[in-house]
Amino acid sequence: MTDAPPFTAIIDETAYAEAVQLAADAAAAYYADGTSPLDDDAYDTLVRGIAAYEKAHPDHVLEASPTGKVAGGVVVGDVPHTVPMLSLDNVFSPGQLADWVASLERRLGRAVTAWSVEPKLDGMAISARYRRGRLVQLVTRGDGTAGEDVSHAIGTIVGLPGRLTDPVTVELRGEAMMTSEQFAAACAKRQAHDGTTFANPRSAAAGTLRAQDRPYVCELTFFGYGALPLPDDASELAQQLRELPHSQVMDWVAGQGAQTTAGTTVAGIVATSVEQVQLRIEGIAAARPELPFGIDGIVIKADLTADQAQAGSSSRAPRWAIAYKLPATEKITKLLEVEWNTGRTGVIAPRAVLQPVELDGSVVTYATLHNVADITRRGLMLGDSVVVYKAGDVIPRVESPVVHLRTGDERPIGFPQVCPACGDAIDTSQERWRCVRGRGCRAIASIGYAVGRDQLDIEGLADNRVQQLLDARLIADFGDLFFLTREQVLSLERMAEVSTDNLLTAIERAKTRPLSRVFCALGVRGTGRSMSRRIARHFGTMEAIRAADAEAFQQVDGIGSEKAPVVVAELVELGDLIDKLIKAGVNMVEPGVTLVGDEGGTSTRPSGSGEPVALPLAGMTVVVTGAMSGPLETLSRTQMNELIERAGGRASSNVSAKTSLLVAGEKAGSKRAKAEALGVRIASPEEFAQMVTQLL
Ligand SMILES: NC(=O)c1ccc[n+]([C@@H]2O[C@H](COP(=O)([O-])OP(=O)(O)OC[C@H]3O[C@@H](n4cnc5c(N)ncnc54)[C@H](O)[C@@H]3O)[C@@H](O)[C@H]2O)c1
Ligand SMILES: [Zn+2]
Repeated sequence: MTDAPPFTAIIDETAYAEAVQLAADAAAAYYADGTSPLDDDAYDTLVRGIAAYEKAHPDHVLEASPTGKVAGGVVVGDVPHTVPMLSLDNVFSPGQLADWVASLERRLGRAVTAWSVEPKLDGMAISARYRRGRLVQLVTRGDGTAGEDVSHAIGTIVGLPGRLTDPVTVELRGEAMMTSEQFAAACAKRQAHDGTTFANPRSAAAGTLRAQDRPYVCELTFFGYGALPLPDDASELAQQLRELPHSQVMDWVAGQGAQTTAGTTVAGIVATSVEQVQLRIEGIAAARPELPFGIDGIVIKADLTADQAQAGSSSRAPRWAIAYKLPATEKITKLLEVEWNTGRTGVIAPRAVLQPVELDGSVVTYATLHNVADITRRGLMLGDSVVVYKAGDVIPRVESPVVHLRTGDERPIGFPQVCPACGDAIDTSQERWRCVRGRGCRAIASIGYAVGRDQLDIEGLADNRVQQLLDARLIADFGDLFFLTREQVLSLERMAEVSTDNLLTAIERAKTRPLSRVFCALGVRGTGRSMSRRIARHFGTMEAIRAADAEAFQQVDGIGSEKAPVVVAELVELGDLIDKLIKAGVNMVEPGVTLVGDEGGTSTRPSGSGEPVALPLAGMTVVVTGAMSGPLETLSRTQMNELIERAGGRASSNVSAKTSLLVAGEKAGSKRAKAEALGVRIASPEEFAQMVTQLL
């Protein structure tokens, strides 16, 4: 099985006993107040390891083992549940889900015709008991058969009304959790109280639900996912609740004024086939990053009570429901360093350097820290264990320090005294610190880059000229260059008529550069010359680039899940500048590329006939070295690379086993030797010109 999740390898009985102890301690802390030393991934990996060991050594299973038990067997309570509050079994892939469905249908001896598909809410399970419509008691899940009375929390849970619409006696089951807003408020309260924060919304909810004598009150949110009558209740309503499909019970719950997921983007639905179930799973997973509350999977339930009753339950979980787990979106890692960078607008932003950690499909090494006030609010220190959050295309962020994991070796984070880019003073009057030079701080560098030879190539615009224009406040960014008047330029010192006209002509000419160079001029972080060419060729127009989301950017060769959201965010930030360029009439199209109007609409092909044309270098990685000659003699390296990419190839500067072709001119040195050693095909500039002759 390729989709089996990883587990901790346990080699002997001693290691097994230690693993059981660690899991039990972690679970106890997790359910009590959320202060487990392990993140969920680490815990689950450990428990899977324990289960694997027990399978191989059934005689050695320890009484304290967490396997097969609700809440790992560590939680106790003194309020018995009328019907056990169980956990859920897990699957991790479409294949495992299909296997589970098949086994359930085998057990039933028939196909399941209705599935309820709901988000798996990531909070604390809770039972809310209503008598004649009034909320009288709140009980935690505990060990599944008995829980703890947490009625003191009544009145602090949004979505769990004190009174239902009708005077009914019923038990609502659902999840008590914190929305991101409630979490921020809770952290602020705790910070004000004892200078610490909660690690994440789940543990904050767990701690808050059980906290009895805190001097401050934190608000929680309830989402219901079940309703049951008392076992001996023979009323008509009780009968109905026992017979209605799960989905209709949930409609009834919502009608009684309690909150369900209905109305959210991840509302429960009824699906009639496994394909539909899978589609909804994907839909919920896609919506996850934008949700204002945490989910850690999708719960799939047989909707009809007949199916549920016949399938029954094990001691730990029902057999008619399953949790489809989504990858963890947060992990615990170490905060190693904080870097400070001055952005294009002069804002000085901290960035966390982390011990690399794999999260939601990519390795995270850097994370956003917002600003100084935010660091102070979270009470972060260097060397802290921190919870890092990342889901989908979201830029990773540091959620909070894990205060209970502090060793005493943590050090305060130093804040910069001067602008890290130019050394000038910092304006600290706002939450977002800024260089006193504002946009001007980075202007000289970014304008100098934009007008450089490989970008807009504006001759006669050396750095001292740019500085002059900045000082005279004639420009603030390179977009302003295109709006300069002859009088303005002439008014500068040492600017004669001829040089003025030359400069204005050069600026005018810069408007016709290919999109790849215009894009490159923007200086988007992480996109140099060759990446800009790839982006321009992929999308064809600036309009398409601006319309692309992070997922679309990942279609571009070399852009992964860490870079894509950064590019999108930077482009939004550069919006005004791009608008200015468009207004000035700067070319926004990549020559030789037209957009094909298929769905998704981002694939490109050469213009001309309507049919795609096989490009001469399609699929090839080409390196150029030495002096060009023949028809290519006048081409700069950048122009050579542009030519390669126009011809469908990928330009690279290093020879490796992946190189398809080396174009080697006179005085080719080590690259030629390396290509020979690797058996890479070598062409002279003249031979290469032949290959791409149609594009010259
Ligand atoms: N970090 C740690 O140290 C640690 C320790 C123990 C457990 N855990 C984590 O807790 C999880 C196991 O906990 P669990 O046994 O409570 O199981 P679970 O939370 O994975 O699944 C069962 C629970 O899901 C909840 N749920 C959410 N949405 C639901 C819906 N729509 N319908 C029905 N139920 C829904 C219910 O409360 C139910 O009890 C594991 O994923 C593990 O990572 C972590
Ligand atoms: Zn500065």
